[in-house]
Amino acid sequence: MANEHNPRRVALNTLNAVFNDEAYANIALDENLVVSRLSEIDRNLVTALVYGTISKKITLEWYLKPFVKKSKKWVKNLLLLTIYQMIYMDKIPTSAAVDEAVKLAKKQGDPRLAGFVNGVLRNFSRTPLREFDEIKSKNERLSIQYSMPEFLVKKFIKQFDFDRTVKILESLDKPSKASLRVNTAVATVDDVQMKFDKLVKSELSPVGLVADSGNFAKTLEFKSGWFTMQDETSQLVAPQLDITGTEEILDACAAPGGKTTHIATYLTTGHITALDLYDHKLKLIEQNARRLQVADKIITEKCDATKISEHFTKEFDRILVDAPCSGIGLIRRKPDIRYRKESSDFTNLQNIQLEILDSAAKHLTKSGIMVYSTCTIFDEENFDVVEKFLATHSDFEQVEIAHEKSDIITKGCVFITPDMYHTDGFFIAKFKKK
Ligand SMILES: C[S@@+](CC[C@H](N)C(=O)[O-])C[C@H]1O[C@@H](n2cnc3c(N)ncnc32)[C@H](O)[C@@H]1O
Repeated sequence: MANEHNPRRVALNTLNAVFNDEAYANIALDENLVVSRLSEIDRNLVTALVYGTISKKITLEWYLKPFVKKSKKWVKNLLLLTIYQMIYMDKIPTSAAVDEAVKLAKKQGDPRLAGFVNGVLRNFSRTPLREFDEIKSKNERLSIQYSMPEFLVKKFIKQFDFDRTVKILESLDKPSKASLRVNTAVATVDDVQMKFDKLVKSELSPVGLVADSGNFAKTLEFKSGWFTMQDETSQLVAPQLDITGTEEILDACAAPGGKTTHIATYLTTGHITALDLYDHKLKLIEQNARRLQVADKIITEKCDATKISEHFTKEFDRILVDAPCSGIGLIRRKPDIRYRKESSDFTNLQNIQLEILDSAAKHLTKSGIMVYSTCTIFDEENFDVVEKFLATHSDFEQVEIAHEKSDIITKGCVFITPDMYHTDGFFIAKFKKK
């Protein structure tokens, strides 16, 4: 709604878009904030309300269930938003949360609905919170406690066992760190660290700096290209390409250009060709390349990476396939991902990942290096893809990756789950053409 100045209404509009119309949370939030007239403090409140309510959706529905039999979708979203504040936001008094909800309901619908919202919330506030212990099934309890669809809980347990699953879910439930990659084309790690007291060096990436929180993308240094926001795990990809500086490199799935712009910092006379499916996404790569002052090294091309031969005849010295994936490793930062998945998605994604690798493999020079990466932690999209690719490409061999933190290496690949270093979940495999 244009010119909205009530943060809870902006939050509710965003939740309606995400829960009722399957909008992506980050996009819906941006769209609703852009047309609002909110102060910085209120914008932060909206962000906390939206991300908090989404990340606890299944838990909140379980808390609400005994109090509501049936309701309109927007009324249910308003109730979830409000009980989120009552349960998890200590600084907001219950009475304020309830009053705001009733006011919103009055403005939004008919007055009887405001009465209904008032009744449900007063009743809820007078009743002690249910305990998770009352849920008998272990899987269901994890699903409700950590707001994770039960089929995903089962999938975690099948791959990681029960105790490790709990660790991963607990870790996903905590806020993410702010993570920066220093752009060595413009600044040094020390330059950036000296500007911001709260940054400490990453344990995983030599060009990474991290803080518990902070909006570094708003700073002058960010705008001047000193650094970019990138998870520590993603920063481990470019070094695996063994770049000397003169190579011609293909980044097959490049937008928004986090890894393309990192790769570019290693190049002297070489270039990187960055592909993606969509024009608006190629523009993001170009914008980032300009901000980070590496645009002269990067050529963008709209191209379906499953059909590279239809666009190019040439070969590349290095290829990165940072494949489209289920993104399960990103749940902490993109909490809505978990509600979008179905079992069949994982197999479909594996087929696309193998198709892209196969298409890219034809364009790698002899002795060239190809790196495959995903931001997911499920085997179907990681180790199984590596195995299937090698089984059908006898002209390729796996190159074992080494890292001083040996716990992030499994079967010669980087494999990091979110509980290990409080990063995204991530996977990297490295191949060489014989
Ligand atoms: C994991 S993201 C890439 C992130 C990027 N490498 C970075 O570091 O910023 C995957 C990208 O692949 C693109 N994509 C999906 N299918 C593709 C295809 N068939 N060909 C080319 N790009 C594709 C998506 O649009 C998305 O931008």
